[in-house]
Amino acid sequence: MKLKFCKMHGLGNDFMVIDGVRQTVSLTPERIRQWGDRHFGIGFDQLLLVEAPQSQDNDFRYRIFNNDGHEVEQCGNGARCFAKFVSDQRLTNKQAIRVETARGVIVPEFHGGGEVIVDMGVPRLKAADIPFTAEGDAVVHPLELDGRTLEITVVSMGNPHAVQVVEDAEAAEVGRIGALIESHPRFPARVNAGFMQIVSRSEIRLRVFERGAGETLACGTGACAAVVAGILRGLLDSRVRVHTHGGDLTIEWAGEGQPVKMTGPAVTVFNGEIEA
Ligand SMILES: N[C@H](CCC[C@H](N)C(=O)O)C(=O)O
Repeated sequence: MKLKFCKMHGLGNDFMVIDGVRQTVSLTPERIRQWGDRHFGIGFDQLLLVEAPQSQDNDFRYRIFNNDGHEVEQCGNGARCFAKFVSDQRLTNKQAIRVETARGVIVPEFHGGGEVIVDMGVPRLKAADIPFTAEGDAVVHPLELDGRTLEITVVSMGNPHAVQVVEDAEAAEVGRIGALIESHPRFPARVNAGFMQIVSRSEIRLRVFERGAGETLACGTGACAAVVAGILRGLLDSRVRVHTHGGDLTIEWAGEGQPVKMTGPAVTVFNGEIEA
């Protein structure tokens, strides 16, 4: 059977997007890993599945799978591509849509053109909600790793993030240290590791070693988590330009209990089909 898909990216963080509303698709971790392989398959950081909502209050359900085959709770760059996809595919004629994820509803707004604005929901900051094993809920936690003590801020955007401030993002050992943080025993569900350089109170450089995918060119939830962490640490104002290897995002957060707003591009590369 032929399965239609769309290859998309948000700042080089790339996706296989599947319409699971008008198609029936069975996904296994093995099949996701096979399709995600950049030599033997289609190649992507994550697979995004569009489904009908579980509640009639919402427009869609959004499921996300890392290229290691594991299903995860949230993907920010993917949310912008999701919004563009359902509009381009005429699955909706709304500009703002309510999208169910594993950890709550997000609201992407797509007005045509390149930019998509997404209400990414309220970040969770308690260690237990990340989940992260810690004494209490400090803004900065010590993390013993690689013979030294890192200072991390933990944030959940639905998915878990550990953010540290570095002098120079380009010089950071993202591959080696990121992998050690990702699988650190104090993160029972593993974690995305952010390396944030403060350029000014309204500008950062960010690299992210993603859980289940390694370093990507950009990470939308990682950008949200980094700005939240920087604001909590008193280093950033409420609207921040985030420079990633794949390009720039604008992230806004008015403080605890408030949602994070992300603005950035979504690009369709090609439509394809594959034997499934
Ligand atoms: N690797 C992430 C999922 C994808 C997030 C990222 N691609 C984004 O844009 O937010 C995780 O395991 O939580």
